[in-house]
Amino acid sequence: MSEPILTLEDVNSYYGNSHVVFDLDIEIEQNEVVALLGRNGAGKTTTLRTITGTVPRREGTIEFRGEDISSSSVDDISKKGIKLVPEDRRIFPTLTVMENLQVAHDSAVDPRPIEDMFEVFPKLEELQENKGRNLSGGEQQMLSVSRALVQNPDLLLLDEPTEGLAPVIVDDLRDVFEEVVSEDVTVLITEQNVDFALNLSERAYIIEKGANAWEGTIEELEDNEELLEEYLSVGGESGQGGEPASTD
Ligand SMILES: Nc1ncnc2c1ncn2[C@@H]1O[C@H](COP(=O)(O)OP(=O)(O)OP(=O)(O)O)[C@@H](O)[C@H]1O
Repeated sequence: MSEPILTLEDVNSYYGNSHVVFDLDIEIEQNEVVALLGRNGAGKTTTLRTITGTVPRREGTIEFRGEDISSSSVDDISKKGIKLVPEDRRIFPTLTVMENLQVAHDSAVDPRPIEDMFEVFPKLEELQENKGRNLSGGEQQMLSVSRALVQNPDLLLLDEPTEGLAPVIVDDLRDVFEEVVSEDVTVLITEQNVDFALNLSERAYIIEKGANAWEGTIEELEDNEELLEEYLSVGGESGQGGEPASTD
């Protein structure tokens, strides 16, 4: 077993007086791909924001590579190699694809060559002169992920990467992500699209009302219909790649 890269122990976080994350424990090993699952409002996004320091944890400990980062600034945590790809895909709409990548590249401590991103996302090479605002949702997502990857993170936090994307695009993204996770990077991914998350991950945590509800391997989760129904609203028959609801 390798060393844990990230450990959350008894972590609590709040928005003002509103207590959202309760005594949360998470442990992720180097190069693991772990899913963080739970219903809408369970606290997945808040957990990722707590790890990056944007929502300060009030009690408990967060360690990254054995170092206590519980009180570190957002900037320091980012410099240590934790990158979040937020749900709302923060890209610069008026900059081209290349410029978007360049900005991310130039602000990193130890970036990868931009050309490496074009190997993972050949579509982005074709689109490199296009402005961010003219990209489709899926293309914006690829750009958002490659902006994080070009910074050479040790830990990549992906917040609902398939949110709002058409099923065909989700398929493309799945192929690309399989390549991404085979790179030398550790990933924590939240998803409403449980199939997508299960496909990529080795292990999962389920949270409910901001607290640990279950943890185990993907095989254990897939075999546990009750769990899927109870916490993830996935019935045995549903959510398994059926026809999309009318999108056109
Ligand atoms: N900025 C905020 N201020 C106050 N409360 C918030 C804020 N953002 C989220 N919350 C509340 O915190 C709880 C957890 O929300 P969070 O977004 O972390 O859940 P989630 O599991 O990521 O859900 P979703 O899948 O809908 O994104 C919810 O009750 C939500 O209403």
